[in-house]
Amino acid sequence: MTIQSAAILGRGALGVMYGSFLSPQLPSEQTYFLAEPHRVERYRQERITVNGTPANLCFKSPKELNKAPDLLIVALKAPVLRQALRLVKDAVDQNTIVVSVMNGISSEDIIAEELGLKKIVHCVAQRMDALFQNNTLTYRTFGELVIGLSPQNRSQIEALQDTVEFFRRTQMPHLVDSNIIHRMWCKWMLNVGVNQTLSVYNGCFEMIHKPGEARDVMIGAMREVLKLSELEGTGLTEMDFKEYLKIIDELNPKGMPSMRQDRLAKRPTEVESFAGTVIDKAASFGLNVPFNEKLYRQVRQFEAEYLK
Ligand SMILES: NC(=O)C1=CN([C@@H]2O[C@H](COP(=O)(O)OP(=O)(O)OC[C@H]3O[C@@H](n4cnc5c(N)ncnc54)[C@H](OP(=O)(O)O)[C@@H]3O)[C@@H](O)[C@H]2O)C=CC1
Ligand SMILES: CC(C)(CO)C(=O)C(=O)O
Repeated sequence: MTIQSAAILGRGALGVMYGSFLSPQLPSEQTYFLAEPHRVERYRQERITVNGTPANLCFKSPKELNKAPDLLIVALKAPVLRQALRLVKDAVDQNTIVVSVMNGISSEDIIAEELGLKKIVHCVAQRMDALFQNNTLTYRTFGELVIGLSPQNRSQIEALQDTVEFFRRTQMPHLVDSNIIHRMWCKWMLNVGVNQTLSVYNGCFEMIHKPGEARDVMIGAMREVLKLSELEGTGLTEMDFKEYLKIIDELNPKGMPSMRQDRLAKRPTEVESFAGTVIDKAASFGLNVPFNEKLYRQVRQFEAEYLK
């Protein structure tokens, strides 16, 4: 199948970054944001800029589609994922290929469960520094999408090939990884460290670039994921740790992770996908994860101050 239409779920930092990138590459209205009618109505009133330039984006509700999208890009935050999927379930069909750019290691399973779709290509969105505030998207680095098939999805080779062909045609920066679960754990290790630490310490990337308490906490939390990986057999090594620390050190010093953007916007965070999951998995192995336990409590505490 040649992918000719792309729907995006989630009009935030990554959704707008990919939506504004793909819109000029596909025929008019074949790149669109999919959402329930009240959101679409609001989105049509709002003006969005991308690195200072007004973006020309298209929005559609499920009832406005005459055909299911060939590709669905999921760019939501974890706390709203299930609810948002349920609202657009009828808009997709068994031919729709799904790529989730979400952080964490479980969005693909939740999507498969909620939408009942089989063509799921696992994905890791990395190296970008997208910041979305007041309908203004800025980024210095676009990053790349790493895609692959999980062991359970190996039979979906055609979906992977179609996605690669689409990414080549649209010049989307991408890589194919034959061990995508390992890659997801690498990115998860990064997010468990950097996202949680900078939301708790309320800082930009420059804060964890320099030696000090925040960097030590970030490294402590990442090392707990490394230990967990040994126990789960997902293959993280000291070399992966060093490679992902280097990625962190190259992030725009003035940028900030999505989880700190949540704190500033007073939104529920993805802490359950990070420390929450680390703590649950660690308990099943009898592993102590003090850095993640403390970060979990601290995130829950600041969330409690604005989520009543
Ligand atoms: N930001 C980054 O640099 C990176 C983020 N990620 C990951 O990508 C994912 C998305 O992150 P990000 O783009 O930052 O998230 P944002 O919070 O910026 O965007 C998510 C969007 O989802 C929309 N939304 C909320 N509820 C619903 C709903 N029920 N239906 C449809 N849309 C809804 C919100 O729009 P509204 O409420 O206005 O309608 C919001 O703007 C996360 O998992 C994140 O961890 C990964 C790599 C980098
Ligand atoms: C840390 C970062 C920016 C890496 O791309 C990220 O994944 C996030 O903000 O959620």
